[in-house]
Amino acid sequence: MNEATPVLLEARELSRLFPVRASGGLFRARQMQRAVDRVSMSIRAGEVLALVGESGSGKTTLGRMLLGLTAPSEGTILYKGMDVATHSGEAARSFRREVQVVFQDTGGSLNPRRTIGQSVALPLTWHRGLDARAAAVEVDALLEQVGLAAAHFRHRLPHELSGGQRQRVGIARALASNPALIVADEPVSALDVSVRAQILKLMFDLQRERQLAYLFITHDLGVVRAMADRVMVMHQGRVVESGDADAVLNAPRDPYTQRLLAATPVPDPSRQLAPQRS
Ligand SMILES: Nc1ncnc2c1ncn2[C@@H]1O[C@H](COP(=O)(O)OP(=O)(O)OP(=O)(O)O)[C@@H](O)[C@H]1O
Repeated sequence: MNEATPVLLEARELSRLFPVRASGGLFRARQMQRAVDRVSMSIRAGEVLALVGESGSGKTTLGRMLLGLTAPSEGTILYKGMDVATHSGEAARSFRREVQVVFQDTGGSLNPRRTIGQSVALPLTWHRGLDARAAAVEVDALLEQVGLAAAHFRHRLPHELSGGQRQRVGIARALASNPALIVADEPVSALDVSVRAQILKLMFDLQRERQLAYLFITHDLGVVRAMADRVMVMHQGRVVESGDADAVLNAPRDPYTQRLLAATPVPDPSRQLAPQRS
């Protein structure tokens, strides 16, 4: 990864305002909060960018805007140099196909009435135009790639699976579109501690095999140290520090990053989750 690696996704001065919620859930008239406040950033092909910050700092809102799931209030998002607000045709299709998501909530992100095979097949038919027979072959290959025996899992429903197995399905579904970038929003924090390392290892093996870029939203600074090339620290909607992951974790410059690191020691054994990055 270097300056010559093409930029996939870029945000320029991106903001999102929400009405401020008063106690009791009612909105206070005209009072707006900048959940994301003029954030500029970019992700290169094959790069792992970790997005960290305490709860409410705007990480999910930024991730959702980059995915096209939440509309920005201000600013621009470029995918492969094209403005996603105005692109159309093949450029718009390639953005929808190549930028995928893995959610935290493994239960809610899969349709409970669709079999695992059907859920993974959908992007194959939508995005890649495969017919039913070709999609079935590819579904099996994807399930095996994420460590699920296809013959055993393809006809099951989500509720028959464990949280870790469901997250493997979520990853298979994201991979089905042949993505260039996956936005992973706390993908293991809802899982049992015992399966977190397995899912993280799977994600990072796939990242290396497929040269995927990840925007990895996490609270876990151990994961950042083990896996990220770069890290971006958010506080109250703004990016307060960003840079090479080792440099930021070893010598944070911003006082907020220093406090975050002091509050959550970074365990070195997490390096065993994935091969060390060069
Ligand atoms: N749909 C919404 N309507 C109103 N306010 C919202 C909405 N979504 C997010 N917010 C507010 O925007 C701020 C940022 O929230 P966001 O979920 O992006 O933070 P986060 O860093 O991802 O937090 P967490 O780690 O808890 O998920 C919060 O104050 C939140 O209450």
